[in-house]
Amino acid sequence: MNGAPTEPEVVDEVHGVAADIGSMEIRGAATIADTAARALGVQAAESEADEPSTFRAQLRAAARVLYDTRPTAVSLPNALRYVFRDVEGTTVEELRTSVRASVAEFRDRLDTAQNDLGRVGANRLRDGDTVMTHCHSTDVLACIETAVEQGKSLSAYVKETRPRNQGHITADALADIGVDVTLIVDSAARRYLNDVDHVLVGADSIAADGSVINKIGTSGLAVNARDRGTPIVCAAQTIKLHPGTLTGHTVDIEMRAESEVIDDEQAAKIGDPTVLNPAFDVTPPRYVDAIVTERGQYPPESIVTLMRDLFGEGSDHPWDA
Ligand SMILES: O=C(COP(=O)(O)O)[C@H](O)[C@H](O)COP(=O)(O)O
Repeated sequence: MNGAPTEPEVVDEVHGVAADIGSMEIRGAATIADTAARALGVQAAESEADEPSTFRAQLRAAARVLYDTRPTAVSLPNALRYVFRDVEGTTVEELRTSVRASVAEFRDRLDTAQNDLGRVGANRLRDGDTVMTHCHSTDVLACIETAVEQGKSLSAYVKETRPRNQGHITADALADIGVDVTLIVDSAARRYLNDVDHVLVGADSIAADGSVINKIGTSGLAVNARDRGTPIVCAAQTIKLHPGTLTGHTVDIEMRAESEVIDDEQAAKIGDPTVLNPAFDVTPPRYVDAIVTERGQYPPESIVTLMRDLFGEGSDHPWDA
């Protein structure tokens, strides 16, 4: 009698990376993309497949494990798709080599893109400016770091970004490069917007209409910034462009555990209320002044042209094949 079909073998490193992305040990859209691509490379390097078809099935299974971790950051499927695009070969060794090359090229491009984006973003910042940040975005930090390297002196209001306080990571990184940091609670943002020259946020995904999907609280900050007349800029490499939105798909907003908001004991004390913990929100394009990418800065409404150029209608999942 035939047993159940065996699942393609996925190496421990891939499961470990997937668990770390799920628990947010590894977080932030660019870092997730970089780590997921690296994990695919480890899958290829450590695969014990002796048939090309087995190797490919394992690679697809590894990609599925990684893809299923967090739904909102499109950099993750975009990274997986990039690696799959160039996998070629008729032997296991050829396939292994092509995955290695593809992963290396992807990671290299990611680095270069962030540096290029940093230079574009830095051009917007002048000596003596004050910025306000939300969450922790390596793309935003690249802009500020480049401006500091150019000799500009900057100050920052850093929102703590409840519930997980990623603003603390930003505060630490900015203090390290000599930015004068003031940490504020999220609800104090509006009070200080008059003292701010630029609001800088990152993105997990950018939709075809120019909407920015980023850490929860971004949209409220953007509406307040517009009301106060403070420019709001989104720093996002093109890997954050969501090709699925070209064909009408929407971006899933990840809902995270109640325990990130309140522990069981505190919840019991206040009658165990329903707790909702969306990780991201959507900022409509009319509240965003510019999207800064490695290819220059774009008004949000024109980002669709860049998206079509770079991705066509390509939002397939080759790992499902
Ligand atoms: O919203 C977040 C992080 O959310 P989380 O902490 O839930 O992952 C960041 O602004 C974007 O991911 C961009 O980051 P980067 O610019 O580094 O790609």
